[in-house]
Amino acid sequence: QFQRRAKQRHLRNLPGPPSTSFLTGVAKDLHNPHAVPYREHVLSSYGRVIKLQGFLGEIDIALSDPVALGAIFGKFRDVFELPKWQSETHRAVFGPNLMSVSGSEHHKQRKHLNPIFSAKYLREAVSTQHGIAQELTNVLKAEVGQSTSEVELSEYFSRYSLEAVGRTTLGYTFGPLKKHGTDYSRALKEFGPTLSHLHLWRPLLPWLRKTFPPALLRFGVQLLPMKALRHMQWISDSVFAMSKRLLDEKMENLRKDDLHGLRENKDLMSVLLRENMSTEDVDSLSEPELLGQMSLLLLAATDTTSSSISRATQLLSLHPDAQDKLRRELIGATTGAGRTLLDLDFDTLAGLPYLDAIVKETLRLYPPFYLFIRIAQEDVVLPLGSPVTGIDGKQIHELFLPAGTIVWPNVFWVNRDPEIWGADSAEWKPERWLGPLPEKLVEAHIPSVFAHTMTFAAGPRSCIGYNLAVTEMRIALAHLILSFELTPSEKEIVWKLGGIVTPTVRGSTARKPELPVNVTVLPT
Ligand code: HEM
Repeated sequence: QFQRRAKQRHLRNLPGPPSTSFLTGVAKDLHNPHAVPYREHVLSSYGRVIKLQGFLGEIDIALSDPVALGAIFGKFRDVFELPKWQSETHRAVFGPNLMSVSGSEHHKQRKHLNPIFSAKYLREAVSTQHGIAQELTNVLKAEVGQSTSEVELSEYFSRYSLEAVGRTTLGYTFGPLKKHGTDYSRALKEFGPTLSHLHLWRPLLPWLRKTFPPALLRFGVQLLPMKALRHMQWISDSVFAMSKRLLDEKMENLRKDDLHGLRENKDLMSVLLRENMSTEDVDSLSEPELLGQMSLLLLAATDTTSSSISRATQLLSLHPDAQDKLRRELIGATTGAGRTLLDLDFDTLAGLPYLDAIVKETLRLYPPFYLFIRIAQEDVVLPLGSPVTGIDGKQIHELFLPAGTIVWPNVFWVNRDPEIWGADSAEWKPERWLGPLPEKLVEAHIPSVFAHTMTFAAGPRSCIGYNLAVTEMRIALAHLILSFELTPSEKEIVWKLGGIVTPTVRGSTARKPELPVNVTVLPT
């Protein structure tokens, strides 16, 4: 670490926010539930390469230079990885999964999982998702009744997203949306909040796991006076028990299926298991790896998607013109064309220009993750697309990062840099997606899997479920806007930071996300 600090000396010359603590730099200002305004200020005020002082003088970099990011997710894709403490947390709680492995192990797991998230299988998942969205609108209609009512929508979106990923990926239901939830979902939901209590201890995990056998660590957890740690053990045990039960049932069903020549289990995990069972590949996924993926998929899919549906809903309630325009498009595609919403398949939904524009614009301007994390595993020199002016006034044309330096791809600013997106980049303007995109955006070659943005990251660890998330958003918004008129509640919504940003009411002490919106049922 001392060597790295010495090698990082030149990074002190980069622009960045002043440190507020000798011990923690700006880490506490950036990573706390109320950090959204500070983050937005810092990530948009210091240019494309920002120095962030971390613990005891360590320097992290927030990066939005497209050329440097292109190198991180392209030429240096094997150099920039997840920090060990992050992958070890995933492994310790859920077993081996995509987020707990790196290098060739990660490559092997992605090779097996990528195909099940392809459009081919997602096409089949659309009717399941329509069914859940229809259930959602029915529950809301019953709650709203005849007049306009203020409804807390965030909890419903969370149930919708969990149910959608549960049914499409695992073929598992968490119950009717009206009264949703099982121990499985509770354990998964408590992972994030429990982890935040253990944040400071996480860097010790790689060492602990290397030094002590698992049984001894387990015993130690029971002895230590740390409630959060014991709770994490409970989460891990509950998720494991449920995933194991589900996996065993699936294997049994698949065997029966094959005996009777049926191919009924269309959920993505059954597709994966079928492939896994029929392959001679020595690389096929082991049982612990399959169990690990099941938990990860539910975890990665739920809060992210429901946060994005919440954001789009809030924006539509604040922009009645956009809401009307979307409703007109949807009426044209359904009753106007002699169809119902349920007839709109994957491709028809994707081909509705204004719906698509609303989803893209929401995910561009308000990504659930403003930052994500990578660590340089060896010394590296990154090229820069435009030079940075150092504190000493000199121009910096490339960036030397010593091994161990943490880089935070600055999703927030890549997605709204006015030099790339235009002077109106900070406005929510779905129309920008309806015509040709700005030349500067196309020429910037932002590394991306979706709409020139970094909302779903990029490179080998980009979001595997982005197509599913976008489809879920399209379906939820289509059903909501055709059934209801949405107007803003009197209560002020502020967005708070957990791992991702989530809505809450100003002044509220609730620990769960909250999105009150005034809802009126439209005549059918
Ligand atoms: C709007 C919704 C979503 C957003 C914004 C989002 C964003 C992201 C981002 C930024 C990453 C990279 C994280 C990192 O490397 O640190 C990621 C990874 C991942 N996401 Fe998503 N995600 C969403 C929905 C989903 C869904 C629906 C699924 C699955 C059904 C999913 C599964 C995953 C998995 C498994 C990874 C890890 C990939 C790997 O390491 O190879 N995500 N996501």
